[in-house]
Parts: sequence; C-alpha cells; structure tokens
Amino acid sequence: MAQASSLELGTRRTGPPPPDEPYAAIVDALASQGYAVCHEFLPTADVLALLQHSQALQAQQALQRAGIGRGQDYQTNRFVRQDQIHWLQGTEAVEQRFLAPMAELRLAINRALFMGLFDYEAHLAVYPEGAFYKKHIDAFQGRTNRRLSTVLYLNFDWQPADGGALRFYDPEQPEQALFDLPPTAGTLVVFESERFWHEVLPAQRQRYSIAGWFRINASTGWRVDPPS
Ligand SMILES: O=C(O)CCC(=O)C(=O)O
Ligand SMILES: [Fe+2]
Repeated sequence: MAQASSLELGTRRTGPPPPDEPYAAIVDALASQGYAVCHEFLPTADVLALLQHSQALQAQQALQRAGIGRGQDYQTNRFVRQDQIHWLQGTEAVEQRFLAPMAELRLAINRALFMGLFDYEAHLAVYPEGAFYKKHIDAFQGRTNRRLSTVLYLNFDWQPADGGALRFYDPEQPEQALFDLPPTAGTLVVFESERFWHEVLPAQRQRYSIAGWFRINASTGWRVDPPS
C-alpha cells in the first residue's frame, strides 16, 4: 500500500498560494486519476477557526447523529457509521472560510473539466473516540446527483497511533486499498463519488472533519433535484 504522503501534490507551501493554486493541481489530479489529495488546502488560522466552530456546536449539543440514504430511505445505523454532524448553512462567517474556497474550486473544476457541478452540500462531522464509518461508496451510479466527494480534516497533532485514517480503495480492485490518509489538519481529499470505495478506520481520539459533495443539477420535468 502506498503511503498517502507520496500522493502529495506539488511541494509544501510556506507563503500564500499563487492565484491558481491549489486548484490547478487538484484539477489535474482529478483529470488523470479521479482523485486528489491536497495538503495545506487552507491556512492554519482558517482550519483552527473551523475546528473551534465544530467544538462549539458540539458543546451546545447542536450536532445530530449521521444517517445513511436520502429522503424516505434515510436511517441511522450504528453498525455503519457513528459520526455526528452539522450541515453547513453558510450563514455564519466562519463557515464561509471553507465554503468560499470550495465555491472557487467548483468553478475551477467546471472550467477545466466541464463537469457542470451545480452546487455543494457539506457537513461538519465529529467522530467520537472509537467511532468509524464502514466501507461504502457515496453515490451509486445514476442514483444521486453527487459527482465529487470532498473531505477536509481539522485535526492538529494527529499521530499514527490515533488511527482514524481514511482508507481509500482501488476502483479496479475494490478489495485492494490504495492508501490510508491520516485526517491531518488542512488536508483536503477530493474524489469521484461513484467510483471510489472508502472507509473511516476507528479513531482513538475525537476526529473532526468537513465532508461535502459537489452535485450536478439532476432535475427532470417533474422532480427537482437537488431540492432548493
Ligand atoms: O471523514 C472521512 O475521511 C470520510 C467521510 C465519509 O466517507 C463520508 O462522510 O461519506
Ligand atoms: Fe463517504
């Protein structure tokens, strides 16, 4: 299994990114392999603010148990996933520190790859100690309008012994893991929702992240999807 660090895109930056970075590297990796891993996607101050926002919501007991499925199929299942979530509304300034760059990324992807990504939905997620998310795929072909999945990690000083890696599988051989990605603060992973099986290994300490999905507008004459 390759080390995730070997997938690092470009070199680590010290100063602010040039205007087209890191989006150009993400776009290139998506085009060539269907996924991208970007370290230091956001400045540390923004990652810290998002972490503190998650912790404040947690302290206010404003998180809900995550479920699987959509609409009437929605159900919670502790054997599948054990995280607690908060859907981003975008009304709070701190959430814009994440949503604004993701909106730019969406446009950059559309410009380069003509994916027609129409909007973005995302939730904060907290995995309590010991929590996991079993191997799954975020979208079954033709069943949803999710095209690209994204996860940004918010955990400082994450150690290998803390577990909680994202295990990412080879689409050609779905039993074969491609790599384990530690949920390190500032790392963003983006991948094709219908192609890549993945799972969250049990974390030995609380694990914070923001999972999101770029969607296409799959409305038909009688069905509006995504709902407004
Ligand atoms: O947090 C992660 O590493 C992945 C989360 C995930 O797979 C999901 O929310 O669908
Ligand atoms: Fe997932």
